[in-house]
Order: sequence, then structure tokens, then C-alpha cells
Amino acid sequence: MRNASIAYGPKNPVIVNNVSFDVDQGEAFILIGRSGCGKSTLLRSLAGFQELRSGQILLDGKKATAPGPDRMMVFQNFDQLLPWRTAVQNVEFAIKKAGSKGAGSVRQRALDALQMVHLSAAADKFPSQLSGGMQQRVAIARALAVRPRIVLMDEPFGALDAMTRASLQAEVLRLQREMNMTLVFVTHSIEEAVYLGDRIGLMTPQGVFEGIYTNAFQGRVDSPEGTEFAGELRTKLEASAV
Ligand SMILES: Nc1ncnc2c1ncn2[C@@H]1O[C@H](COP(=O)(O)OP(=O)(O)OP(=O)(O)O)[C@@H](O)[C@H]1O
Repeated sequence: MRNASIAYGPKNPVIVNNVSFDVDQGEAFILIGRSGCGKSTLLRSLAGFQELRSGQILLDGKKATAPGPDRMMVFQNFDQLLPWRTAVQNVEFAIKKAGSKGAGSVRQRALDALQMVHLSAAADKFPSQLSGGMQQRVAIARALAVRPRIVLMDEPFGALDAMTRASLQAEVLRLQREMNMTLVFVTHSIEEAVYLGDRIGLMTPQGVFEGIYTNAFQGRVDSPEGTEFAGELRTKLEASAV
């Protein structure tokens, strides 16, 4: 993102204010900040859903404006799947829609993606027959099946209970590492940010980065050092709100 400013309509104030940052191939970049500071707005722009007022988004050096299968999004809400299609059909639909090519049949690739999130047994179930956590796994499988250049996640576990959330965080960390996934992930939770992130961008209510912090505690937020780092981030976050 290069000098990106975002506003909802020409007369409204900017929400994201002249922000620049890079995300490297294979990096997990986490956005944290107070409610309403513009995290989702920024993410939606990366996905191509929200126009920039000024600045640019570059993907592999090329301007990215409209949405495309190179940037797949996972949302917080459980209703992001098509309710009249089964889990595997939801994934198949995304692969076909993206025109994504790969070895094996579309069905096989969809099943492989479900297997990655340990959901093979639920392939033929409809979303209404799945728990919230299972539906989020399908949404993740759907995003990965398309083989995007970058996966965008907007508080995907925000509506889950603590245990399901912890297990899905572990899944995402595993997949991110195994697949060398490039990830931009929005969360309210500092612990989630430290667990998942290679770097953590802390946004202020003014729509800028207070700082972008390298995280040495990915996967081990529970260590004494990880806890201390999370505490430092919390202090900065609280200070940023003033
Ligand atoms: N469609 C919209 N039209 C007008 N204003 C909007 C729209 N969506 C969001 N906003 C405003 O933009 C600001 C940033 O919202 P955004 O959802 O990006 O924040 P956030 O940091 O993701 O918040 P949260 O953590 O609560 O999800 C808020 O003031 C919000 O009211």
C-alpha cells in the first residue's frame, strides 16, 4: 500500500490517512487497533471492495484495484457461505468462479482443501448443518483452494467460543507456515496478533500506523517473553486511543 487514503464518499473525512506499508511473500501481517480506527476499511481496500481516495495498492508491482481471485477474503460472519450448496460445493464454486487452474479435478481440489482444514467428513453437509467453527473452516478452505497470492482475514474468529477460536488459530498458523501463505489479518485481540503475526501494524483512531512491530513470538504468545511483548503492545494500543 502506497500513500493510501480512504474515505466513504467525497465529502466525508478520511478514515485511513496516507498509509504506506509492504507485506512480503509468506508473511503474516496483523492489523490491530481500537474499534472504528479503520482496520476493516483498509482490508476491504486491499480486497478491492473499497476504492482509495488517493494512493495505490500494488500486488507484485502491479496496480490492484478491482477484486480478484488473487486476493481472497475470509469474513467474521458465518453466513459467508452459500447456504444452498454443501461444503465441498461451496469450495468447488469458488475454484470455478476464479477460473483457477491446477492439477486434478475441481472436485478433488475442493476435497483436498477441505482436508487441509480437517473437514473431509463434513464435505457433503450444508452450512446450516455445520457449527460456526466448521463454517469458518470451510471459508478458509474456499479461500485457499483458489490459490490466491494473498489471503485477507477480517476477524474470522471473532464470533467463536474461546476453545474453537484457539484451535482455528492453530490451524491458520500451521497453514500459514506450511503453505508459506501471505496473510493480512485483522483482529481486536493482541494475543491473537502475537500468536499469528510476523509483524503487527498498530493503527490509531487517526487512521495511521502508530507503529509496525516485528514479532519474535509467533506461535508462542504464552511464553514469558511473548506475554511481555503483548503487554507492551497493549500499553501502546491504550495510549494510541487518547
Ligand atoms: N460503509 C460505510 N459508510 C460510512 N462509514 C463507514 C462505513 N464502514 C465503516 N465506516 C466508518 O469507518 C470507520 C472505520 O470503520 P472500520 O469498520 O474500518 O473500523 P475497524 O477498525 O475495523 O472497527 P472494528 O474493530 O470495530 O471492526 C468507522 O468510523 C465507521 O463508522
